Amino acid sequence: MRDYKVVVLGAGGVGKSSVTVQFVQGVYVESYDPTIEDSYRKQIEIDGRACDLEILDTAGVAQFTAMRELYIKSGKGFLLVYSVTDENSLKELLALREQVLRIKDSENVPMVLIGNKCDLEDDRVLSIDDGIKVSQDWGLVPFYETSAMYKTNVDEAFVDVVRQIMRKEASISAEKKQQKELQKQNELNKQEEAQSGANDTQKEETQNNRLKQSINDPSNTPSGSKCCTIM
Ligand SMILES: Nc1nc2c(ncn2[C@@H]2O[C@H](COP(=O)(O)OP(=O)(O)OP(=O)(O)O)[C@@H](O)[C@H]2O)c(=O)[nH]1
Repeated sequence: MRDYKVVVLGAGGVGKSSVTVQFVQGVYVESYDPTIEDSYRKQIEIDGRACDLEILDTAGVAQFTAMRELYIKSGKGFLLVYSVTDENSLKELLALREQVLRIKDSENVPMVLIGNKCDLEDDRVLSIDDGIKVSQDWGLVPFYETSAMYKTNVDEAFVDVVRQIMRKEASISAEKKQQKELQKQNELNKQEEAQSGANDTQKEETQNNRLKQSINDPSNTPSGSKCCTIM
């Protein structure tokens, strides 16, 4: 079974814990208790493969975010969560994504963008288009509006990020395999070159020996050219 470490990031109170607990335990947490750090495990099957997910629900509130860099380093995929009722939470995500890309030193990091609390239509200050715009700016990062309360798009968002990790790992291992084969082929070519070089030297030596033999063999001297001295 493969291990997948997924990290849930976002500003305080956007619903990171609620989304995570809804996905892992299928329950909705009504109360708000700022997270310091919570880790969950869940086993799921995706595309016929058993996956062991480790989900890290991180702190959004500033005084608990000191460990963020460590979480990001260890994570393979990221859920970047904002709340559709909080404009600043989307702005905060822009800096968070930059931090993820910087720490991972890559533009190709498995992630999804989540606009949570989509059930709160009356309090909404960010439209679906605002989310789509950010997703496009980020190079079409998959975007989901979710409701942890009603479990809308929650499973879909987690499965999406795990699929991205799977695809990335598959392409890395295919690349490694290709490199290994190339290296093997190069070594074979080198061995063949060395072998054919050795054969050439052997051929040359045999030819030289034959030549020497034929020069030293008196029977090989043409009869008309026998040496004589006329005094
Ligand atoms: N209506 C509604 N409320 C939500 C939803 N998700 C979370 N909430 C509520 O929002 C509040 C904050 O949710 P949390 O899940 O604790 O938020 P968080 O992002 O983990 O917060 P920090 O741990 O401080 O970073 C809680 O009272 C939740 O019940 C949702 O989808 N819809």
